[in-house]
Amino acid sequence: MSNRPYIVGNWKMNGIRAMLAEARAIERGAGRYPEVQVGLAPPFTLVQAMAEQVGALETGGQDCHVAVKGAHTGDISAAMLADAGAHFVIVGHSERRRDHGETDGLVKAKAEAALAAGLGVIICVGETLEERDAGRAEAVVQGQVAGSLPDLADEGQAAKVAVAYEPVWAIGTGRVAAVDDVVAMHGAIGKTLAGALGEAGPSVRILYGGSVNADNARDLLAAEGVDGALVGGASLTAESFLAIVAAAAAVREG
Ligand SMILES: O=C[C@H](O)COP(=O)(O)O
Repeated sequence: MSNRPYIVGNWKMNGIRAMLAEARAIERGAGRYPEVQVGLAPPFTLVQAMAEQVGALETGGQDCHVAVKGAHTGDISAAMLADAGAHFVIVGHSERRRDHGETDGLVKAKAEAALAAGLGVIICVGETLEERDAGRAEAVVQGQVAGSLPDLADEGQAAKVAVAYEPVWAIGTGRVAAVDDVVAMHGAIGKTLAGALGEAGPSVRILYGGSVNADNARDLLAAEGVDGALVGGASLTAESFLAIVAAAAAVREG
């Protein structure tokens, strides 16, 4: 596992070309923290421009189709993302599982398509509030990880995979998960990864996502088993996102 913290902004369905100025500001600011790996996932319409204009950051897609090409109106393949200059793609975000009925099996196929295209992949998992209240959070998330994890062509591919634990009830709500719960869940995810991948398991990074902001980032990123963060709302401005990048750097420096 790389000990370089991995901070990724997911712009979701936000951002027109004018927002590239914000991305450039993030790039400039992130240059002060080379010890932090920083990525931004804009809407598809901005992927190529961001990859071309903001080359010091990693650019990512927010989804991909399982096929390389074909009759799938409105979809984008992992190969197309790679061709546009992307470095990684997010798959299985809870908003896609919710809005598009994506299953673990589909997410797994998308993750495999991403790796086949040479992209890194961030696989999102997370329980609903009902599942947590029912005491099923760990079982649900471990099942999602086991079902969504790609079959690896070789063990080295594990370093291109990250799992983002994003409790659904913490996304965009301002209600962040308790650090103890994050530690417990990341530990459970780590066990599932070890069971599925053996010695390659620890090479898969585990990120936390859900209402991460400048105020809570340091505590979350310092927590055991947290290798980085997947940030939604707070990634939309350079000021709020760079504060999280700075927190990651401060944690790494100890
Ligand atoms: O992909 C990002 C997550 O859904 C977190 O979003 P949020 O930081 O707005 O809660």
